[in-house]
Amino acid sequence: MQVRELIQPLLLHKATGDLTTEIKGIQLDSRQVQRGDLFIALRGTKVDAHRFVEQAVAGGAAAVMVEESVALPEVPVIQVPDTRRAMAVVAAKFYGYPTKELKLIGVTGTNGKTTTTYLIEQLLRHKGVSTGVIGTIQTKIRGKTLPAKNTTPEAVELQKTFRMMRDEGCEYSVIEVSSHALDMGRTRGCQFHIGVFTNLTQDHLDYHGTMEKYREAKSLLFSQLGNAYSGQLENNPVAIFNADDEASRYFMNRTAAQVLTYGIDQPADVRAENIRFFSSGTSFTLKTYRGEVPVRLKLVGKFNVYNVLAAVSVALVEGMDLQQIRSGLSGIKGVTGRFEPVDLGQSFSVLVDYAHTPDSLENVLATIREFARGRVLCLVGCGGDRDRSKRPIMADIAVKYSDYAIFTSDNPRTEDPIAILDDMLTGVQSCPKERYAVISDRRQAIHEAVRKAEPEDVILIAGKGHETYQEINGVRHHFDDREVARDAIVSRLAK
Ligand SMILES: CC(=O)N[C@H]1[C@@H](OP(=O)(O)OP(=O)(O)OC[C@H]2O[C@@H](n3ccc(=O)[nH]c3=O)[C@H](O)[C@@H]2O)O[C@H](CO)[C@@H](O)[C@@H]1O[C@H](C)C(=O)N[C@@H](C)C(=O)N[C@H](CCC(=O)O)C(=O)O
Ligand SMILES: Nc1ncnc2c1ncn2[C@@H]1O[C@H](COP(=O)(O)OP(=O)(O)OP(=O)(O)O)[C@@H](O)[C@H]1O
Ligand SMILES: N[C@H](CCC[C@H](N)C(=O)O)C(=O)O
Ligand SMILES: [Mg+2]
Repeated sequence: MQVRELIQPLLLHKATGDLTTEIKGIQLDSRQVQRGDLFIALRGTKVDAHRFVEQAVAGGAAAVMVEESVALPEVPVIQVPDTRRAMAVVAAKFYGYPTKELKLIGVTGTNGKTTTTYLIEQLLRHKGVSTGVIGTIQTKIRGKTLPAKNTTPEAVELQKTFRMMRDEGCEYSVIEVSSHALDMGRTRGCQFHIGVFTNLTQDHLDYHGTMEKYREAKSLLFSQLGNAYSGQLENNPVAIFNADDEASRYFMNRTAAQVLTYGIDQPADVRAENIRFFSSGTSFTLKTYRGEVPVRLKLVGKFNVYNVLAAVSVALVEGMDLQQIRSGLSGIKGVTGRFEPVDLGQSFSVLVDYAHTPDSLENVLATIREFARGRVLCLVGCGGDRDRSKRPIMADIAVKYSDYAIFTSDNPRTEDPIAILDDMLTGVQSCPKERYAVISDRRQAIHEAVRKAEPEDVILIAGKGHETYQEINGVRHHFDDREVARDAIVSRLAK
């Protein structure tokens, strides 16, 4: 595409150079530039990419987009007031507005996004349609998987991925929409068909500052939905809310879309009644505006009933009937690294879970408590360079819901692991010392938990779930809780 065509939708811009120059791709990282790319300079949290425009041109960039005027006579220079905002506009244009050709479903909320997107994908597959997924674990396009750096990628990668999904024949795309992404405008230029809200509890206060600002960022998914200006009304947009979460009302007031609610405790359009929890699954009566049906799931915990109700709401909007939904749900599988057992036939249970927020840890421990015949041992840490204020709260929840807690490192990133543990310990000052231990090395901590376990005990290894690395001092080392737990069980069984 020629530069002039690419920048045609941009209202405010100054362009110099030969605007008939062909653009073959868009790149935000000067180190990754390929011949023919448009390089867009963003002001990041660590560096300002305006420093790299010359490097980008030397690397083959055919044009640059900047906020500051730069003298680069050899290539077209597009100067805009806000490169981040302009990026979303040109990315959508470059890839031919792929979200107009897809049914795009966005899931936001503090916890349950990955799980809910996977449930939606499985239900839609049961309907017989092809669905791509973008989120924390990976990007899935039909049989292919691509690694994920962020839960929600930047606008350029998002639009490129949507185009790939269309090329591969996907009809739907289900994506996790993080609050960071909404705040940074990564999903600008996307035409959503459905927005789903899971829940809002404390996380990411390092980034947003207050819960009000965090909620406001999340609300952007819904305020952008059903907006006639963006042509979305033709798309019959629907916003799906958790009736049991008080933030839903706030979001509801901000959307022009049609609204559907799901819930357990409050009145809702899609509800679960007569819920029965078993150690191997859950059953309930699914009551909807299209009738009711009994349901059996292999997933455990009330929190997963919410995730299922959110996914069922999407399935209903997409025209699936209750019998189809019921049979789809009976085959549903859990998500890797979420409540995942490590079972080598030992006499105690080991569960690896991605709980890394106060609310998710509380939910998962409460669920384990309900079924554990022996003691509950909880191993948990908190990530570095992230919300510090959740650390003492998570430590307090760990000792409250378990018989014994081991505080250890998660991903310390650039922080001192001991300082993170000290923050956690401020939450358990009044707790007797024999109720917990501090073992900074995660491998040692897992081995200690396994050594300590008695028959019927349940060990929860929380925080890292599917992750296959541990980031220490900015370096990612291979680390997989499931592998380490397996090694620990093997060495214990050998004794
Ligand atoms: C705070 C934040 O979100 N940072 C994101 C941001 O990085 P940054 O602003 O620090 O970038 P930077 O290093 O200052 O660089 C600025 C620009 O210079 C460019 N650059 C840099 C160096 C160079 O030599 N040449 C060059 O061109 C970079 O490509 C970039 O465009 O832009 C990067 C590239 O798009 C993102 O990967 C990065 O996410 C980091 C990894 C991150 O950890 N983000 C977290 C907070 C996040 O977004 N999390 C949410 C999930 C939360 C949840 O669900 O729990 C997510 O959606 O992933
Ligand atoms: N609906 C829910 N409410 C509360 N906790 C939940 C819910 N669903 C899952 N969890 C807990 O949160 C953990 C993370 O779940 P999931 O990966 O689905 O969330 P996420 O929102 O995608 O997280 P992230 O923000 O890291 O992408 C799970 O391992 C489980 O412990
Ligand atoms: N998407 C989450 C992942 C947290 C995972 C946890 N293991 C950690 O490193 O804190 C975040 O960026 O806050
Ligand atoms: Mg996720």
